[in-house]
Amino acid sequence: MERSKNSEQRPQFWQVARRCCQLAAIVDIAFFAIFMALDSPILAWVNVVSVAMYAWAFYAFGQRQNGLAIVLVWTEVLVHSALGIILIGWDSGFHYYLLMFIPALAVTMRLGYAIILLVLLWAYYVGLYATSLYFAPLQPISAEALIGVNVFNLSVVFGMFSYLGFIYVRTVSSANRKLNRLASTDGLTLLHNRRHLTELTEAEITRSERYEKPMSVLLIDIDHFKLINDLFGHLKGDEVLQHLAKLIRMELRQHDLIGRWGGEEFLVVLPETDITTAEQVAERIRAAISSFNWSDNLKKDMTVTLSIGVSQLAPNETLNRILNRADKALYISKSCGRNRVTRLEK
Ligand SMILES: Nc1nc2c(ncn2[C@@H]2O[C@H](COP(=O)(O)OP(=O)(O)OP(=O)(O)O)[C@@H](O)[C@H]2O)c(=O)[nH]1
Repeated sequence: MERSKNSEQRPQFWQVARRCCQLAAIVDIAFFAIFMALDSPILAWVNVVSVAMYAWAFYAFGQRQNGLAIVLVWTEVLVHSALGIILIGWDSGFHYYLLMFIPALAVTMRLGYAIILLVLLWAYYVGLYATSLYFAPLQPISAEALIGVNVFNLSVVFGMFSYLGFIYVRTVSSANRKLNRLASTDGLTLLHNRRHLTELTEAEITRSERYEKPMSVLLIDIDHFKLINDLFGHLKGDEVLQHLAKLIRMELRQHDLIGRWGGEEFLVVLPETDITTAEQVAERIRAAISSFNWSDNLKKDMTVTLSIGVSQLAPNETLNRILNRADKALYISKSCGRNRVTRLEK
């Protein structure tokens, strides 16, 4: 069977398929015992073959021979359901297992192939039903036993659908969480990215206005970062950014916000902090970075310093306004010789 790109990109899908083989083999072992007890040896031995096929498919999934495994599973289900119906009749409920292919096809195949296979599956299903209308079962079992087999099959398919449903929901929500994390995180430093930090800061501004608490921001820029890149290479530059992110984070409180604001620029948001305290925090960060032993950590003899602009949110002020002031303060730090902190009040 042709595999789609989609399913190849989803190893989780194959793990679930592999686990389903395990469950199906257990069910077939139970069926072996049931049909032996019902004195239907042919169906009992069919289940032994089924267990062998599922074991093979399980092994093939483990070896990443997914195509072979899928062929084995399809063959088993198609033949087993047909044999069950031919031998003991439609009311045995062996046809329920064919329904399991509907979600499997929808998840793994491209739309065009899925539609063709679904139509073929439907034709097979209806064909089996029609056959059962015209031919009596070859090895009928008692009416009570037939009801028992039907309820057993119904319960297994019910259980498998529920299992697949839960797995599907879990997979989708974990993929969503991952996407959200990716969409809000800077890939290099793993800090909030600019878009996400903007949202968080807007919320912080609203909170600080509502509770009439101070809030300050630090705009942090690496000094002569271009030179660092030029002297040590872009990759070392990246490592500096990653280290800086961790070092700055270490100087902050749990609920302070930090994000990568631009290439070599970071924004720190300090809730419930006035400008004097914010200036002290900025000074602590500046000192920590300039005294950090970069040579030990990056195996390069370099110095890294920061220029920082500090501002405090004024009443009814927007994010842009407070950032503008922090940016002006940063500019003053740069033009006064860098490696310094400047605060700018309204
Ligand atoms: N390695 C690395 N470099 C980056 C990244 N983003 C931006 N840069 C570099 O950061 C440098 C910023 O240079 P400039 O804006 O001239 O500033 P500067 O050299 O830090 O000088 P001053 O800010 O005036 O002290 C540029 O060379 C960018 O290529 C990044 O993700 N990784």
